[in-house]
Amino acid sequence: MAKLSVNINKIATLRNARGGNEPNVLKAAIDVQEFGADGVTVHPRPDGRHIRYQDVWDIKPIIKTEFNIEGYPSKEFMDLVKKVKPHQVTLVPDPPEALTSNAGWDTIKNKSFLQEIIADLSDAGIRTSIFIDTDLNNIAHAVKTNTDRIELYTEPYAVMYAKNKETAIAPFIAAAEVARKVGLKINAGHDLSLENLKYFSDNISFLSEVSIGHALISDALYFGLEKTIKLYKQQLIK
Ligand SMILES: CC(=O)[C@@H](O)[C@H](O)COP(=O)(O)O
Ligand SMILES: NCC(=O)COP(=O)(O)O
Repeated sequence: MAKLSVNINKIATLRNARGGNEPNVLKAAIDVQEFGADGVTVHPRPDGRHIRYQDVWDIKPIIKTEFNIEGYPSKEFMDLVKKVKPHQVTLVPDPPEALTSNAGWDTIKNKSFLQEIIADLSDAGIRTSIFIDTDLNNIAHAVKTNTDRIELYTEPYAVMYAKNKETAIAPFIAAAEVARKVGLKINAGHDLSLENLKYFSDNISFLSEVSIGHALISDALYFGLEKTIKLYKQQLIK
């Protein structure tokens, strides 16, 4: 069964709206683990609009499961993660002004850049994952970066799922098969939800982890955080 890492960016978005400490991001990180999440994901962005670098430092000591930090490997980001040493760093190609992650790496063009960054993270004892779309050439070349895992960028799946779920999942099945053949472990994330998660998980063999934030935190407004996490975990049971 794939692990569920809860992305708590949106808790920080709400906190930052008023400048105080409500809701408390640290308490959320403790609680999601208490409620059954297998990990905590954060994505500190350069403008600090949700998770800030200080949050990352604060969260690190309360992690009992797995800590996954996502981001573009700028100098600041690399300095942070090499000191914090999370279990996993997920590299995303987002430009600083990106509203949210909206594309995966071109692993052919960025091969030597990713090789250097990944070697640096591996030397620091950190597992690596790279955010990637379903282009089979990119997936086949991902292995040359020496990354441990890929994270399949699932927004296109989520968008197409509403129209035709078989069409939506087909490129992900093909991508996962190539990844498995070249020996890469598979994570997935972006816009996964209670509606589309089960079909994804049922159809993608060897899925190691999903990271989910926006939809999960939105659902928690209606169901509460504890029940919501249990509902998401249920979708992952095969
Ligand atoms: C890589 C990825 O898909 C996530 O980081 C996601 O984009 C969440 O980031 P935001 O919460 O900033 O939208
Ligand atoms: N890596 C994806 C992630 O952490 C959460 O993405 P989303 O569920 O907020 O779209």
